[in-house]
Amino acid sequence: MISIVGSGRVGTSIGFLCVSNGLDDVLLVNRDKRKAIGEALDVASAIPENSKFTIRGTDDYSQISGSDIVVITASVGVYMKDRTENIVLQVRMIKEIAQKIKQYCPSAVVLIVSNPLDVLTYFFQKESTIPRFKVIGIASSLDTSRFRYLISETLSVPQSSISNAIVLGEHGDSMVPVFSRVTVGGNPLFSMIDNRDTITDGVRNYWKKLRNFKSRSQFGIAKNTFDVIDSIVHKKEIIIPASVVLQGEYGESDVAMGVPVKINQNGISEIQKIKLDDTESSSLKKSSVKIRNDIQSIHT
Ligand SMILES: NC(=O)c1ccc[n+]([C@@H]2O[C@H](COP(=O)([O-])OP(=O)(O)OC[C@H]3O[C@@H](n4cnc5c(N)ncnc54)[C@H](O)[C@@H]3O)[C@@H](O)[C@H]2O)c1
Repeated sequence: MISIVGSGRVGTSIGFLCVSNGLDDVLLVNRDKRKAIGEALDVASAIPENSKFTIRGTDDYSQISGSDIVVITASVGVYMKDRTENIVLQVRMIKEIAQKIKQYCPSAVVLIVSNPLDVLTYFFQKESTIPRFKVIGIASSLDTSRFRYLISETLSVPQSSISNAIVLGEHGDSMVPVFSRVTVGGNPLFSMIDNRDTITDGVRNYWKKLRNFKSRSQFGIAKNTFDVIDSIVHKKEIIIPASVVLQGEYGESDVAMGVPVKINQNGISEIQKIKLDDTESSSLKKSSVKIRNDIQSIHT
């Protein structure tokens, strides 16, 4: 069973993809019971005829018992200028949810989607004491999708011609699009652009641009999260950037940030080390400092 805690826009979109692809039973959990039940009733009409799975909604956490995967998309409010705006309330919320998951399904693989992503991944892992490789923050793969899209738009090339695009670090203003490894049609991206600034700004501010036109994003993160759930359920190994509590990898400890990880049915099997140029390495260091400062702001 896949439990999705926080059946708002993002959580329900993930539930819809899981159900319409006949992946597994889905449970929507929301503090607002009517919202959970209503969204489940709506998504239930997308169950394919040949599916053996269903979807239900509840406000009762005990029903997550036995879940193989728990996705956390709960949020106490909307931020306008920065993903850390509601950090105190979001950390309090994630600690409460961590206690519930520890109580009812401590063996589940947990995917954190709520913001501020890296800070919540860190506090969830510490509070729940679930092993760090089973707590995966999903956001850098979304940032990578946006990076690839912007390269494709800038150069007027299909995304299928772009290889090795990846975004690391914070899911926030300090995120690090890695340009040095990207090739387009087999040629280095650097031979086709004047500098990194325009695309970097575009990736970092993508959500702000989107919000000029609609209230909040939902489909990109839903698809990227679904891909991870699908790989776990179908035991297909994938390599994506995702946030994980680090213990020495990339020279960082006691912080969570986006790094390339290999994921199998048990969660993360390996953190991969990739070569970065000097600009990218120093940007990644700055990104980890930013996240650590946010974490410290809660401790103090
Ligand atoms: N990781 C990413 O790349 C990414 C992308 C988009 C959005 N997000 C984040 O995902 C989260 C959800 O976004 P959304 O647009 O779906 O928000 P939303 O407001 O539509 O939904 C959040 C839901 O969580 C519920 N909720 C709050 N506290 C809860 C609790 N303790 N238990 C159960 N349910 C609870 C609310 O009732 C609400 O229905 C936000 O934090 C958002 O910033 C992350």
